[in-house]
This record gives sequence, C-alpha cells and structure tokens, in this order.
Amino acid sequence: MAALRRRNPPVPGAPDEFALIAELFAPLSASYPGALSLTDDAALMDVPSGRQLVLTMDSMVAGVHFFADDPPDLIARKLIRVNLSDLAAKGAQPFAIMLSAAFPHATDGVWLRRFAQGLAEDCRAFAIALIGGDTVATPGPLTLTLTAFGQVPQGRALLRSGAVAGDQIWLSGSLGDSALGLVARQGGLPHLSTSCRDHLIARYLLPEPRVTIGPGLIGLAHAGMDVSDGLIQDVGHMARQSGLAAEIRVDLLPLSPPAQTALAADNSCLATILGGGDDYEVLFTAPQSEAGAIQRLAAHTGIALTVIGTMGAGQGVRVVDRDGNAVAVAHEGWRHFTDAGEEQWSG
Ligand SMILES: Nc1ncnc2c1ncn2[C@@H]1O[C@H](COP(=O)(O)OP(=O)(O)O)[C@@H](O)[C@H]1O
Ligand SMILES: Cc1ncc(C[n+]2csc(CCOP(=O)(O)OP(=O)(O)O)c2C)c(N)n1
Ligand SMILES: [Mg+2]
Ligand SMILES: [Mg+2]
Ligand SMILES: [Mg+2]
Repeated sequence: MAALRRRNPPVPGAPDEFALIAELFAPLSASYPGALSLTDDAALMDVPSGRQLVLTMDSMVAGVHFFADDPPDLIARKLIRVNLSDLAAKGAQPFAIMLSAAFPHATDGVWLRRFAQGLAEDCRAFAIALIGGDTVATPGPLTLTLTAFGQVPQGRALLRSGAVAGDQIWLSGSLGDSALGLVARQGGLPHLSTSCRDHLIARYLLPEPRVTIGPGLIGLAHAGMDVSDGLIQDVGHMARQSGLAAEIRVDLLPLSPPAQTALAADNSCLATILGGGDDYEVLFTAPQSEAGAIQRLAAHTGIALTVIGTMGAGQGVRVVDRDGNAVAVAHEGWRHFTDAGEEQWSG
C-alpha cells in the first residue's frame, strides 16, 4: 500500500486539526457544559420543558457568498449572523452553534487565528456557544457550514405559512444596502461618495441579524421569515406557504440614505434593491390591530419596522407604486442552480 503523504507542504504557523480545535475553538465552548470542551464525539443538549428547539443551517462558499480575500474575522461573523437571522425570523432566542469548516490546504495560522477571533467576538456579542463541529482541509474553495440552535416557547415559532388575508407586510431595518455594496465592491456605482460606498460595503460584509426583533414579535406577528435571496423571491415563498397573494409597495420600502442616493442617480438600482438579496432583515405579517405594539417594539429595540405591503386572497407577488400601477421587477432573487448551470439572480 502506498504511504499516505501530505498533498501540500505544511503551512508555516498553521496549527494542525487537533491543535486548531483545542486552541482556537474549544475556548468558545466554555459557557456550554454539554459541549464537553470539544473533547468528545458529540455534544449533549437539554431542552427546558415548555420550550421548543429551532434549528437552522446555512453554508457559505468562497466566491459564492463572500470573496476569498475578505477579512477572515468578518467571514466568520457573517457566517454566524446569516444563521442567527433565520432564528430571529422564527422568533427564536439563539444559544448555540455548530461549525463545519473545510479550509483550503494553503490556509495559514494568521488567517485561522483571525477567523477564530471573529467567531469569538460574535459568540460573545450574541451570547452563544460553539458546541461542536468538524474540521477538514480541502483542495477546493473555503466552505463553511454553520448550524444554529435557538429556543422558542413551545408551539409559538413564527412560520412562513401563518399569514392571514388582510395582514400588513412588515420589514425590519432597510433594504438593498448589502446587494448595492456587492455592486460597489465589484466596481459599480462609481458616482457614489466614498462614505456611501463604505456604508454599503460594510453592510455586505457584516449583516445585522435582528435577534431582538424576532422574539418580540411572538404574539404580534402571524408569519415570519428572513430576506436572504431577494425581497420579491422571499415574499413569494411566504405568500405561497400561506396560500395568499402579496402586494409590495415600492414607495414604502425602507432605504438607507446611501441606497436612496444610489437609486436617485441610477434607477437600475431598484432591481438590485428588490432582488439582490443578502439583506438578512426580518419580513413578517401582522394584523393591523397590532401596528401600535409593533411600532413600540421598533422604538424599544431601536430597529426600524416598516409596513411595505399587504397580504390578500390569491397567489403571487405584485409590485406596485403608490398609485397602484404595476412596477416591473428585473430579478426576484438569487438561485443556486439555474438553467445556465450556475448561480445567479433570476427574473
Ligand atoms: N440539503 C438540504 N437538506 C435538507 N433540507 C434542506 C436542504 N437544503 C435546504 N433545506 C431546507 O429547505 C428549507 C428552505 O431552505 P432555504 O431556501 O435555504 O431557506 P433559508 O433561505 O431560510 O436559508 C429549509 O427548511 C431548509 O432547512
Ligand atoms: C461574492 C458574492 N457573489 C454573489 C453574492 C450574492 N449572493 C450569493 S448567495 C446569495 C443568497 C443567499 O445565500 P443562500 O445560500 O441562498 O442563503 P439562504 O437563502 O439559504 O439563507 C446572494 C444574494 C455574494 N453574497 N457574494
Ligand atoms: Mg438556507
Ligand atoms: Mg431564511
Ligand atoms: Mg437562499
């Protein structure tokens, strides 16, 4: 039998698999005894009675979700945040994560330490523990998968299917910054000032999961999901799961000042805002009778909550202006597999 050989020479300063786990990942498990300090085959989890676990998993691949030369701490934090966004959209309180990491062979120790620092920073910021995972080396691009665990009161999670005809459709924060930031990153939006570009690119690099909004919506909202692929595609998922039609008013969409500036200078930015994705905002529906309580939640958390449309009988998503005229949508959202065989935004 041929001897097993390393395919690549060792990278100077890079810890091996077990040193990496012990030195960089195990400290992030310290607050969770069931993680067994990342020294066993699996983690143990208790679920308090009257509570329900909410589980989600999202992957990020270099060249697809981020750029390979993005700052490693921000890659780690974005990975955590896109998953916490899904928990927030269910109304869940996050408490733990598991990480599966496939690092390219050439990854060096400095990069790995900065990556682990990013994980540590957001574990602290969101009061979550890293309770397990897997570490491999790959000849392919950096590929990261995170599972996030949250809790809700039993049976109270917000579902995509819960919307009721007549509900108002709400959106947290603001729309389109991240997708515009990606355009700016790729050399687009040259007319924008440096500060506008920096704002948009920062939103692309580091989304803000609405962890304080989600749990506050339980009892107020009928349905919830997060916007990751693009508003129109994602509203379409909610409308379909609820057996309803959605109407979205473009004039009501919450836009940051830089996004407003970009749109005023170039109307084609509307397509990016409506379907560009990477927003990680919470989309939810609620009866009009809860509008006051929802505005109080916005004031309490300091996060804008805006009515952007209504749910009604029928199917599909209609996008209209303030006079009710239909607005054409160039692309609805991101799809990983298309007829062209590659990732792209679909119309
Ligand atoms: N490979 C898979 N195996 C099992 N379930 C999957 C897989 N990919 C996606 N799903 C499930 O399909 C649903 C929709 O996934 P997705 O579109 O990725 O949602 P989100 O945009 O919220 O991450 C989720 O319930 C997710 O868990
Ligand atoms: C380098 C780069 N190119 C393109 C995009 C745009 N993009 C990639 S995946 C995606 C959708 C969200 O990712 P997905 O894996 O579908 O997450 P999920 O919807 O499952 O949360 C978007 C908008 C990006 N974020 N980075
Ligand atoms: Mg997903
Ligand atoms: Mg989601
Ligand atoms: Mg998606």
